[in-house]
Amino acid sequence: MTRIGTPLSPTATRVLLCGCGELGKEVVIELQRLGVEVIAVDRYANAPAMQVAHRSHVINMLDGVALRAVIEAEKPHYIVPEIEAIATATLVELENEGFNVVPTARATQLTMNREGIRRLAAEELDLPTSPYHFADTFEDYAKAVADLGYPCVVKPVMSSSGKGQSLLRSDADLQKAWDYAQEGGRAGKGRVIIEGFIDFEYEITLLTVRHVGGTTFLAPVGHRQEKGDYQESWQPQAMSPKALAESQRVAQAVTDALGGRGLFGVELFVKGDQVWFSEVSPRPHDTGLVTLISQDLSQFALHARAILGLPIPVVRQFGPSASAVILPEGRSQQTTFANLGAALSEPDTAIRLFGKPEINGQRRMGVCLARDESIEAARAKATRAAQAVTVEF
Ligand SMILES: Nc1ncnc2c1ncn2[C@@H]1O[C@H](COP(=O)(O)OP(=O)(O)OP(=O)(O)O)[C@@H](O)[C@H]1O
Ligand SMILES: NCC(=O)N[C@@H]1O[C@H](COP(=O)([O-])[O-])[C@@H](O)[C@H]1O
Ligand SMILES: [Mg+2]
Repeated sequence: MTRIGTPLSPTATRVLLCGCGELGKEVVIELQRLGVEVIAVDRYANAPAMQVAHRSHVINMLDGVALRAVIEAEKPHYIVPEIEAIATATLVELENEGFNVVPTARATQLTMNREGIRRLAAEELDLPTSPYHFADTFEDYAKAVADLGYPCVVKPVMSSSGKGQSLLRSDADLQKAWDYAQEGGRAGKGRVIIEGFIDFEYEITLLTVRHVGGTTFLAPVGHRQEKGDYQESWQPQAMSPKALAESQRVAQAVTDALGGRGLFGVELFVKGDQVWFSEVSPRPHDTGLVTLISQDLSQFALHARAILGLPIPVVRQFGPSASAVILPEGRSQQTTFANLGAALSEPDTAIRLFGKPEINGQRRMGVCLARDESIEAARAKATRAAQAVTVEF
């Protein structure tokens, strides 16, 4: 039975968030609404979720000693990872010592590295995935590409949001893609995955909540990616009944294997009735930002409820909805967003500005949200809103 105490008092229910980007910021807001005490941790100061938490710590989250020190000092009731790049071996130790890691320490460990989750899904659970190889050297990588053929995709085993990822079309791309993967991995040089290219019709994120009452699948979120990074998403994505049932089967298998409670983003490629598993986030998903306007309970509210053991009797979907990212490129520590009136001039629109303290190159700084009569109209409206925002550096 869930009890929630008074924040900043001895009865407080404390959540420590590891990673403080835009996704964590919304999770913190939902936890704050429930009277939870939130401690935010990330690698840089004034990260979005820190701005809405009770207090924060800046540490290198890949440093197990530093991570343990913060957790031992704060004694959170729940540790909630928000990004992949965390010393997950330390989370496993802490879980063994009695801490509660969301959804489980093993889930964070398996999904931190593409090899862990891919081998689990394809080799243990026997789920359909793209064909793949792993390589540590240029020679092995070239052999893998020769085996899979063109086009194929290469990614560092540890990266996200498309960092270090390339689509290879011919031998001419071989060296450049290798060099980019070696630069783009979050833990520096290292192993890559080479995947056969899936010529999908569309791709979805099947947001799946494991909660006290069982597993709930949300309406499928369709999305469009560029260079491995999300540009727009929409809900619901129209699917054949067979493709939807197969997607739910795959999502159930993967989330059951990872266990624990929380919201997961299961990434799937679809062609006709055929479905391939791509990867899974054991946490809210960037493409799921659309749920801030498309549902009564967003993916962030659902994550908070699931973590705290609160019931989720129903999720109301409000109809065709979309999100479009504000993804400027520039250099500044005082970015300004203007023309917001124009961006919000149409009915059923909303905006989130993440408040990231710095931009140095291209960075997702906000998102526009819209609802309309059809998916096409909602996508067009969200994109109009995002394009209307002018960014000054
Ligand atoms: N094997 C593949 N075949 C076809 N497209 C692919 C393949 N792998 C990746 N992609 C495309 O690249 C996108 C990003 O890939 P992936 O999700 O593996 O990267 P990521 O860095 O983990 O991104 P994120 O952190 O945003 O989920 C996919 O959503 C898909 O559009
Ligand atoms: N695809 C994963 C994803 O979208 N993660 C989200 O982006 C933040 C990092 O943003 P940054 O790179 O701008 O610091 C993360 O903290 C998380 O909120
Ligand atoms: Mg992905």
